[in-house]
Amino acid sequence: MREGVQRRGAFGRLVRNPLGAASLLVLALLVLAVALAPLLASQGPQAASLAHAFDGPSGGHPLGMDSAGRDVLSRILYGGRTTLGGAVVSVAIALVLGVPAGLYAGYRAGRFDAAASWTADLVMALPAMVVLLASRAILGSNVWVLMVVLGFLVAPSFFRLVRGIVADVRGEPYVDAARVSGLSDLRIVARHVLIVVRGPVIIQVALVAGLAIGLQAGLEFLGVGSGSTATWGAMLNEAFQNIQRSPVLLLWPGLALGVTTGALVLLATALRDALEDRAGTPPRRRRADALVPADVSRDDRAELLSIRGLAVAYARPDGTEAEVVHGVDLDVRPGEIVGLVGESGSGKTQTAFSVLGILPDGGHVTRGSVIVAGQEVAGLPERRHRRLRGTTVAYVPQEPMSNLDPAFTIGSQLVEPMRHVMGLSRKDAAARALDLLRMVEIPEPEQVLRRFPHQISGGMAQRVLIAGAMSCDPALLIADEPTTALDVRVQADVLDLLRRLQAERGLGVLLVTHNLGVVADLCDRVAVMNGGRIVETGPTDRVLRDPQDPYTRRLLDAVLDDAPPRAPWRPVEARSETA
Ligand SMILES: Nc1ncnc2c1ncn2[C@@H]1O[C@H](COP(=O)(O)OP(=O)(O)OP(=O)(O)O)[C@@H](O)[C@H]1O
Repeated sequence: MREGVQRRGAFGRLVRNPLGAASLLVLALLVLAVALAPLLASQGPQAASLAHAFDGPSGGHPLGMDSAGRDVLSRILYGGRTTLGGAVVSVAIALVLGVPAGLYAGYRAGRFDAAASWTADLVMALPAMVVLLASRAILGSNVWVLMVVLGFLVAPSFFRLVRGIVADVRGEPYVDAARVSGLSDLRIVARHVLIVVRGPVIIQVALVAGLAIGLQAGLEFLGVGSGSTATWGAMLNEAFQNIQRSPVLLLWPGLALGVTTGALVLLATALRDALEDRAGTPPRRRRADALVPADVSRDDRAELLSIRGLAVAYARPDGTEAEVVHGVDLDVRPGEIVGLVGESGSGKTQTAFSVLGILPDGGHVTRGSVIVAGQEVAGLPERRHRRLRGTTVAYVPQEPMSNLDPAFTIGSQLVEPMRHVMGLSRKDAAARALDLLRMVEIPEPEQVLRRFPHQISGGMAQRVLIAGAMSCDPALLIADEPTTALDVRVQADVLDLLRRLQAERGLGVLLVTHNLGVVADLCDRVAVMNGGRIVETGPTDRVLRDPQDPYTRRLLDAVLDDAPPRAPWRPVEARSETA
């Protein structure tokens, strides 16, 4: 049901886009005219009367007659059947071969993937025109046969497209979750994978159809076609031979080819925009001053991070906005650890992302003020916000492994940002990277610098990310569930490390978490979030001991500290013996 709504939404966006509407209209008219050729043309495409050769337009023949006295309109319309039909054949064959093979190879990997990728690379390396000329010599000049060969030649483009996308999503947590929940591979592919490849494949269809039409016309123009069938390429060839006598004969097939391939390319562009939801103009970012409410005074605001009345909204496809954070006030002072707690979806991450200026596409700060180290960042242009990231405010993400690039060593991932942001030489940056790894207590730091992310543990990866966050000496650290992905013992080590860094460097820390244990352990103050609002804020001791807001009380009640302890686990045999 939801999918249906999305599909209608994409089509709606396509027809609302002027480019999409115009190209769809042109293609629909072309297909209609070609389908109705027997009704629109006054005679068949091969009916010739030499007496009327090169006649100009007349009542029954609005585009005139060609060199053999055949009706040009009729040949354009019937020729369109072969030209467009040939493109449909090529695309259909390419789809049937390329998409399932790409799905299977991308999802299953292994030997089939290796063999199919090798074959696809080989076919793509062949020059299409030369293969088509050779096929014509072997298989004959029938245009439909050549289009089948072309289908084989372009199938690898679908294969590689689909394989690449599927290989990317194969490792996504939601696909793993579907696997763990017992869904069959076929069902996972149908439900989770096809939807991801659908958009790019549709775009590729439009592009390949244009390519097939161009190649077919090129072959016919070179005189490689059968000559007996009317096609736009064959018409170009004949017109070219009589260019001195009647240049206008080049115009009609040239126009038909140009308009069709142009409409297909424009349709592909509009489809991409519609499927990626780019049709709607994103809401313009307002300047910082426009976002700050008039009554926000700077007197009572913390000097490191001070948020007042922050609201964040996402643009919906229908042009309206969904507000997900509704007027948040929050302060972090230098040397202070503030916990931002709340259940999933309460708006913690959106608040943190607003400070960092990394809200996802479609999300933007609609009102309020966010001051970081004295600078207003709400509505700040990306270029200026980027300068603050790393240097003034740094970020430690939730999932250490997925935040390290598997293709680069730990060393290069630490060194490059320092060279870029701090202007250090490679040697100095490498020395500093080593110091940083020592600072976060990584054993054998020299070796770790040379390792790739898959060669270190999750706990070590999180220490590396903390080292990276500290590399440019930030004043404020935003840590978003920094220990959630780690096991309990490693969690404690990472929390110890954060506490030590904060104490040694006077760092301000905004700790986003849903774990009240972590808050009790680490935070000086806590702000409790629910439904996009801060419902309670205060010193950690006070809030945990004497919560004022009913939501905070519920959150505390949900912690199972007072629950009766479970019986210790014993093996099954031991239990049955007792019984
Ligand atoms: N890209 C997005 N587009 C639209 N809405 C979004 C987007 N990202 C988040 N939201 C919405 O914003 C609200 C707050 O999300 P947020 O990620 O801040 O929650 P959270 O408290 O950090 O939860 P969690 O602990 O699960 O990360 C949610 O209702 C969510 O649906």
